[in-house]
Amino acid sequence: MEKVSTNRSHGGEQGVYRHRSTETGTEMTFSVFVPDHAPGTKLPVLWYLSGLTCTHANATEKGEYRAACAEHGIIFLAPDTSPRGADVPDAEGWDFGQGAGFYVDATQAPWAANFRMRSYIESELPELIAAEFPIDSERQGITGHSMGGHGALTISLRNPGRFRSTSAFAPIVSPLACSWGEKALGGYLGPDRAAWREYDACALIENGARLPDLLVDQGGADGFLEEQLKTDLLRAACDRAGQTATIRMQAGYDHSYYFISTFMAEHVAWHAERLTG
Ligand SMILES: N[C@@H](CCC(=O)N[C@@H](CSC=O)C(=O)NCC(=O)O)C(=O)O
Repeated sequence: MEKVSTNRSHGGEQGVYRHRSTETGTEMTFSVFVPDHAPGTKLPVLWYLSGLTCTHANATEKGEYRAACAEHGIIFLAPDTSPRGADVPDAEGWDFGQGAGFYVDATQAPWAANFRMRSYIESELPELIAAEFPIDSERQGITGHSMGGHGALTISLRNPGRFRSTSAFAPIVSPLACSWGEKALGGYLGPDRAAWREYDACALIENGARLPDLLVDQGGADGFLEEQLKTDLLRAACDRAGQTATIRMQAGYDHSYYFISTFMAEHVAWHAERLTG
């Protein structure tokens, strides 16, 4: 693992790191904020999965999580959203290909060789960060935005007991039911929609997966709400399944990091209640 940069911030160290991924076959970059802590102490970690078009940098520069993470003693990890590079397949448009990995393991050519973001996030990166940072792997939380909210929900639902806390900002709640999801899952996984269900939070809940509880914030003025995000589908799936969830519609907020950063400290505090008790 190579250190790209470190900066002192909010009583901790904000770092950016690069490593060679065996899953994606590419260099991958991620950021980690480590609050000051006593020598030998291990801290809980909050994973933040980003949305379409993002790298690690969007949340790192605009997420405004550091003060809250320093206050609560939580490490904040922001991975990239896909493999990248001249040798990696890409597509026209910003909602598929590089920057749009959708947290799946692709099965279709030409994507299958590199687009293994599910295994990267579920297996490879956890091992790397546990070896390199003072992380207590028994105390992990996960959150994310939009495509990354979809990633946070589905990864947590598929890995019961792994994350003590799960939240999301404006998540895509059902890729089966929106054009972003149909394009991405169709492209990465092929036309058999049954194979998509393990990447659909509503379908996973319908099939019996559960979380201890869940916090979701959604902007009421988000231009993607009606066509892509469809928060009501998650509310209905949780109601039908008896899944405890706090799903808040925040009037006037859009899809941007102005929205995310407004509620970031509340999400960090919510995770801290479940990770540091
Ligand atoms: N590039 C598009 C806008 C794309 C966009 O809004 N991306 C969101 C995530 S959308 C779902 O996953 C995002 O987080 N963008 C990065 C940011 O820093 O805001 C366009 O130009 O319209």
